[in-house]
Amino acid sequence: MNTIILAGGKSSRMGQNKALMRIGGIRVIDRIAAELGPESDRMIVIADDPALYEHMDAVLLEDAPDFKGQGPLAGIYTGLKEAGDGPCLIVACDMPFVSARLGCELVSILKRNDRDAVVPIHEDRLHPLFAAYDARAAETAKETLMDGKRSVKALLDRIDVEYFTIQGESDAVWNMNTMEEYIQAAKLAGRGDGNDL
Ligand SMILES: Nc1nc2c(ncn2[C@@H]2O[C@H](COP(=O)(O)OP(=O)(O)OP(=O)(O)O)[C@@H](O)[C@H]2O)c(=O)[nH]1
Repeated sequence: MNTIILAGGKSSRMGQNKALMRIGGIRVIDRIAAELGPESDRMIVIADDPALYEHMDAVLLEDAPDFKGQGPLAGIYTGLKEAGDGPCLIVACDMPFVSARLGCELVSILKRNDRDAVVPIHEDRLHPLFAAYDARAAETAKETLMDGKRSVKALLDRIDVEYFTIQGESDAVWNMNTMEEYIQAAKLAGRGDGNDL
């Protein structure tokens, strides 16, 4: 599978680039790459400033020029287009505890049932930024953006999606947007006092 990490956006609630914040001493984006890399044929990072990620074993791209900075859907479109065909795992760069096992499960359902996307649901919330997409959804993502719709939900409304409920407790789709959530993540990672700050 292709793993596509979304690392654009403003991080305005956090006030700094979430991808580069350290949890358990390791930058979040590097944690994600370490977890998902072994399962990935190719890793693609879509960022505003790709130079920040040159240390990674990944294809580094900016959002497609027509949709630059238009939110996660712009990154999804750019990543799926680069992937060309086949299954892709989309992952936001602010998810410190992603699970390769869950990612592989989503991709295997995608392949088995020939869906355009398989999106997890956890505690009644959709998580389309840790989800499997077939690269063929790129065209619909582009049309959605061209129609002026920027929400990922608008894409999901137009493609064949299977929803997968995550049972029980899980940190795999947990993401951090604020400093409070970052402190919580540092604690969850076992540092006790959030002393990565
Ligand atoms: N490639 C790309 N990724 C994006 C863009 N906007 C957000 N993302 C990514 O999408 C994920 C979710 O982003 P959000 O938390 O909704 O937005 P954000 O801009 O990072 O943060 P806020 O400014 O606090 O809303 C993160 O992985 C972001 O890096 C964008 O325009 N392009």
